[in-house]
Amino acid sequence: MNWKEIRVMTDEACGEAIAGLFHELGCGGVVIEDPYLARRKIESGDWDAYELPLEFINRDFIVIKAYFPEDRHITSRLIEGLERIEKCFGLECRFLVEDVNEEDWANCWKSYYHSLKIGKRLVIKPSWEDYRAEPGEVVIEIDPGMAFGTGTHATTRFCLELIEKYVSKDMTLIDIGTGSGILAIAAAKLGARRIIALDLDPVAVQVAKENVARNGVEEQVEVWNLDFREMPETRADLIVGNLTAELVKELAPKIRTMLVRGGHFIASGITAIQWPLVEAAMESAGFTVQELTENEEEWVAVVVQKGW
Ligand SMILES: C[S@@+](CC[C@H](N)C(=O)[O-])C[C@H]1O[C@@H](n2cnc3c(N)ncnc32)[C@H](O)[C@@H]1O
Repeated sequence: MNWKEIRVMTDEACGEAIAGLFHELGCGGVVIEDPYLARRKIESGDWDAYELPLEFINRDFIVIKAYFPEDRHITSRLIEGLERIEKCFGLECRFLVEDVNEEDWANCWKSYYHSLKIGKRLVIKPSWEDYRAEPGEVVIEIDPGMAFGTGTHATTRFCLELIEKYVSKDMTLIDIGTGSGILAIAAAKLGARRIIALDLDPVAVQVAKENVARNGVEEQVEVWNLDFREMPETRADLIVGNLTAELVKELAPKIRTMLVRGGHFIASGITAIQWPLVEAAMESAGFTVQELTENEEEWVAVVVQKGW
């Protein structure tokens, strides 16, 4: 399949509206290159300036980028949406559409993906890179292919940090929407005894199976091609789901029935704005909020507990 890469160059104020338009047009994920945010981070000393090219830091516009499966209507729908946004904000949005073939799309991002440390002990290592582990580090080797779950997205990182904190030896886990398998593999390497990792996307299931084998955790992790809504009754000490706010709300009651008493559910894929409604759904499903992680990009991850 061929893909289109769409880039919109515009003012910071339009960023969210463009990201929303991309979602409306059906993309799975958006990259926002925001030099204003980069400059603020550099000024406050919490981002290593030398990791970013000067050409990026000095820009006076943001770039919003996403990939779409080839569709002959995509450009006209994009133009329509951009005209709406330009009118609303009184700002100009320039755009560029480029063809990307599947092979390039699957490989081009690799040059941006390097080993990264998460939490106290976890290291996510791309399968094509060498990494010399320090004592005590837990290295997870990932080739995400076409599946979500490199560890670079805030929601995956939050889930990994919480998994590191909540997984204990011999636990049973369910990973809803495993993507690349990253969360399930981390749990296995941290000592969980049995993990069912499921995803309704067959491509993700294939990628997750390969990553499970690559990490030698096949005995602990079973990968199922299944929609969680159809999952048969299973007991788990911990359930993790990096999904969407809508799905978390919908699935919360079923998740609760599958947890042992006192068991935890780690959820992410929720934005700060969506959180109050998700919190209400969690509480009405019988969960108590234990802890919340949040970042300035507005993503939220939460740990809730089944009390009774
Ligand atoms: C945001 S990705 C998360 C991937 C990975 N767990 C991570 O944290 O990076 C969400 C995944 O959930 C899967 N998914 C969405 N709805 C689902 C459902 N009802 N049952 C199972 N998987 C689902 C999607 O196919 C996708 O792979």
